[in-house]
Amino acid sequence: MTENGKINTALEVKGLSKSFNGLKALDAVDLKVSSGETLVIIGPSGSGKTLLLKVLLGIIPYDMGHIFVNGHPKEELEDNSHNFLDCFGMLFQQSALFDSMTVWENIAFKELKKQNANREEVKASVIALLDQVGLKQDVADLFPAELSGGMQKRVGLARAFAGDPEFLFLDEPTAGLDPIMSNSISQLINQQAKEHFSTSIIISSDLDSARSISTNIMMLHEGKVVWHGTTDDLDKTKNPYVQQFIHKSAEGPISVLTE
Ligand SMILES: Nc1ncnc2c1ncn2[C@@H]1O[C@H](COP(=O)(O)OP(=O)(O)OP(=O)(O)O)[C@@H](O)[C@H]1O
Repeated sequence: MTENGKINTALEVKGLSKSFNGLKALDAVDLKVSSGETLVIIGPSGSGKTLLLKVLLGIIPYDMGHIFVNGHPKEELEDNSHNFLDCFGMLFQQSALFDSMTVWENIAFKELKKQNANREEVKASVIALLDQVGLKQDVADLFPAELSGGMQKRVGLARAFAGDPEFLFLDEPTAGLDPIMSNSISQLINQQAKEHFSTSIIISSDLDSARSISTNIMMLHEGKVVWHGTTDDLDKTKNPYVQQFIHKSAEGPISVLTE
């Protein structure tokens, strides 16, 4: 928020494109997320949702377009900052925890990479985070393989929340969870975004979860933004892509791939 009360655009993307072997996986994507706001991205499998996050993070280079962070070209900020990735907290699909590290080492991964990190102090801060995501202290010394899928998701979230990053990118945070667990994770995400004013992009194929996380929704199909609106609009729109997606129908512009 600016001094005159206006909401700043924290993240803006213009005409972002990326091809693999001549096929456009991202096609002139435009989006804007204001400071402290959350954008939920929905879309069928292979529509470019994860790729978009990876390109925004700089894990995969893009071919064309512009990414602005707080009004500045992202590349400019990277030149001036030691590690731009420190501004981001990320939850990858399937939580992507490191098998050989304990829960607390996974969560503190970024902190422990710093020179002169005090392991005892870092561990104490992780214990507080575990509590925040609804996990008991004694989980800290377990390994990921010893946890249920829901617990792994919470550990992944704690890792994304660690250090209260300015930007949060979460890829399918509720996928594969039962409805109660899914609801609880959605609430945690809301709480984090509100308390720490994180600007968030969240990928979700689970529409119930998408609705409970944000009112701001965007749909991708074959790398293009085919719809953008609020949760209220989602129920009213006649957009054929949205209609097919919410009604889980085989009929419509989204082709159901068969081998
Ligand atoms: N590193 C890569 N090399 C080649 N092709 C890629 C790469 N990353 C993504 N793609 C292609 O880009 C397209 C979009 O993939 P992406 O993983 O973003 O889909 P998605 O919408 O996240 O799907 P899902 O919901 O199934 O995870 C796919 O056709 C995929 O094969």
